[in-house]
Amino acid sequence: MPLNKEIQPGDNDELTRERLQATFDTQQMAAALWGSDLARKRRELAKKVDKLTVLHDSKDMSFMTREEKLSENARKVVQMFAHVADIVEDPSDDAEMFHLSSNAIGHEGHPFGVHFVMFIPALKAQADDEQREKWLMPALGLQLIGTYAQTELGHGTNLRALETMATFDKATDEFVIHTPTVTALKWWPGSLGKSSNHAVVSANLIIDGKSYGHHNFMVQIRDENTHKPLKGITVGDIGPKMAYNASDNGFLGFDHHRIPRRNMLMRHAKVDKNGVYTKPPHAKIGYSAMVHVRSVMIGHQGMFLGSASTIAIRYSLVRRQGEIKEGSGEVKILDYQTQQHRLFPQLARAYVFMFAGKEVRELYQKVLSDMEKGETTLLADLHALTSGLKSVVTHLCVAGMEQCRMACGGHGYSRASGIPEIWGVAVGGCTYEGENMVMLLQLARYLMKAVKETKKGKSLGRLVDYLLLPQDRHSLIGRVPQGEYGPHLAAFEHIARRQIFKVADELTKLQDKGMSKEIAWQKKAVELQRAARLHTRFYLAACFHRKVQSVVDGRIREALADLYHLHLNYELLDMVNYALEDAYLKADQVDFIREDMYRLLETIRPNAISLVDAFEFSDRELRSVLGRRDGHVYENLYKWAKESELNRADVLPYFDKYLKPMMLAARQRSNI
Ligand SMILES: CCCCCCCC/C=C\CCCCC/C=C/C(=O)SCCNC(=O)CCNC(=O)[C@H](O)C(C)(C)COP(=O)(O)OP(=O)(O)OC[C@H]1O[C@@H](n2cnc3c(N)ncnc32)[C@H](O)[C@@H]1OP(=O)(O)O
Ligand SMILES: Cc1cc2nc3c(=O)[nH]c(=O)nc-3n(C[C@H](O)[C@H](O)[C@H](O)COP(=O)(O)OP(=O)(O)OC[C@H]3O[C@@H](n4cnc5c(N)ncnc54)[C@H](O)[C@@H]3O)c2cc1C
Repeated sequence: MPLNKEIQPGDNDELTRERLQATFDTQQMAAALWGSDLARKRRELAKKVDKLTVLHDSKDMSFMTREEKLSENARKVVQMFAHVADIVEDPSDDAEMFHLSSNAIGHEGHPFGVHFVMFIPALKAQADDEQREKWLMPALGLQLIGTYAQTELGHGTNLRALETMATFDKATDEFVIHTPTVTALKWWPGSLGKSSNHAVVSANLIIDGKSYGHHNFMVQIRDENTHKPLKGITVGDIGPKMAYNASDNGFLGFDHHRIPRRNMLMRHAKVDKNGVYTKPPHAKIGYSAMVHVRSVMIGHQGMFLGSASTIAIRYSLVRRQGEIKEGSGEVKILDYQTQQHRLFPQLARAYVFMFAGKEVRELYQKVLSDMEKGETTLLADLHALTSGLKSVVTHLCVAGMEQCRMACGGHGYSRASGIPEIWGVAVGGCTYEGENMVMLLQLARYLMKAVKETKKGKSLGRLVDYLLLPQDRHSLIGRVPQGEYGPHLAAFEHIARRQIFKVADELTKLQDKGMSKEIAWQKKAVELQRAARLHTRFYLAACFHRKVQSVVDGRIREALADLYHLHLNYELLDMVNYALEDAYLKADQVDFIREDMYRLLETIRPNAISLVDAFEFSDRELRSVLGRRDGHVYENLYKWAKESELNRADVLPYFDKYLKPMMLAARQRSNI
């Protein structure tokens, strides 16, 4: 069977020649990335969206105002739901729906932006059966639009300091929702400003003057017909953001707004009509919607980095600049070692983030079904894992995307490249769902507990089993036959374990000297978040290893293994100081890693285009002139620029209003 190499009539010849060099079948690689069923569904879906013109952008969003963007994406999302049954096989499959949304709508946001990722997951996990019937069904059926209103103007991280109040009024069997100060205004919730009519609101539960901490409440905020805010509710948009401007992130205030008692989400925590409170089986079960999003973000961030890599690598095969050998003609910029070193490690990261995203979703599903039965043992493990992954992956993604942007030279800075928007959306991920540093410290808490267990000869969980293993003094990198990468993975494990134990010992020493646990934690916070990062980077490398091992097809396994080995080398060099501190690695071993990395850049080079083709991002989804599949970049850049609103007339009014009078006056002065 011939290998599938994604060649189509009308393609740029340069790209066709590149594609013909591939050592593997891109559709099979797509199956390794997405799973074969989803890869097939994605392909079919993209073709269907191509044919449905109502789902196409009416013009490039870069040339729209915010209001036009909101309106355009509201139009498309409605059309998307109207045609959903003809396009997707299973509308309850989040991955398929995300792909549809990427193709039709893009990543700038839309009125249902938080409805599906937080509002519905919060209802699924926290509403009891009767409440599910009342809100979940209508929410799934698009009879209402919901958001998740937790963050306030004054507090986002420290949830215990949230100020919004939900005071139980026994006499009327109602909660009174109130915003006591300006800092208590809800601030940031997506699609709140102008689109949503319902919100899951986090508020402090107060019964008979006693506070039980924050809980989630269903609040209708706008009239379902007029869409006007209900009495006692103030709501609006918080203004433009770095990116994601088709989303109306909003503010929300309550003036003694009353809701029925049964509007508190009561699957786990409960309040009866006499004001008797029942505790949930786990104190943090009400945080499940956040854990859900963190778990989803890993794969999505991988897709963002995959998109940027696709754009930069395809463009680097079209762009020629400078000569390597004088007189032999200008080379494709991807032939420069520096360009490969800039881009291929980002491509490898995109792959592993997508693999990790899949693993973590599987764990989330398991924890969710356990929670349904009141079983919460794995919740802490999942929280620790998602906190670390969310932070490390978003951080590396935006650093990687910035490399992709710079690798495209000047054109990367143009919105025509498509990178600025996806970068802007991805960088939001460093902040939303828990600020990265804060979440790393959450994982560090878990790791410090794990050390305590390890010292008793036990393991806190599967993810920290490696802490029980003895430390090797020296690495075997470069001391085993060429092509064996076990020692590389062992090095990730070594530096994570060493940093975790080192900081745990330092904390103990400070406490032994009489320092309180909290102050000792502050003194070592930077070292603690380092431990969390190293643990997570080890998890990612091990996940890549598991994936390569699981692939049956030899050609796919070989191409993936090249990326995996590049990942090991590149990431180890990025963290090499940790391995040098205790002389685990020697200078010659670092040189060995570098040389092997350069060798791998050359090995990967002929497969580069097919490795990005394998993501199977459609042109519609990429929204990038530079990353076009057919490679016809220059003529389309010119066409795109002509669409700029500034080109609607040769002379714009500001010239006559400001510049012309100034120049006339200057000329007159010089004539005097
Ligand atoms: C949206 C999908 C993404 C895909 C992208 C696709 C493209 C679309 C692009 C953009 C979409 C944008 C959408 C964005 C939507 C964003 C929404 C939000 O941001 S919602 C708000 C999120 N807010 C936060 O994340 C707040 C962060 N803060 C916290 O989580 C907590 O305050 C805390 C820092 C964890 C501390 O909590 P708390 O004060 O309650 O803790 P303590 O009482 O000190 O207890 C700590 C112990 O509790 C354990 N813990 C904490 N959380 C959990 C949990 N979730 N599960 C289990 N256990 C938990 C913690 O481990 C401590 O345990 P011990 O050590 O004491 O045993
Ligand atoms: C695009 C976007 C979409 C969002 N969507 C929603 C939404 O739909 N619903 C919603 O409720 N919220 C939403 N948010 C809000 C988001 O969840 C919060 O902004 C986020 O959790 C961070 O909280 P903060 O803004 O209070 O940051 P802060 O906590 O004020 O962070 C500022 C700095 O303080 C540091 N810091 C804070 N606490 C600690 C600590 N304990 N230890 C060490 N350092 C600390 C942080 O590391 C950071 O450097 C969204 C935000 C964005 C950007």
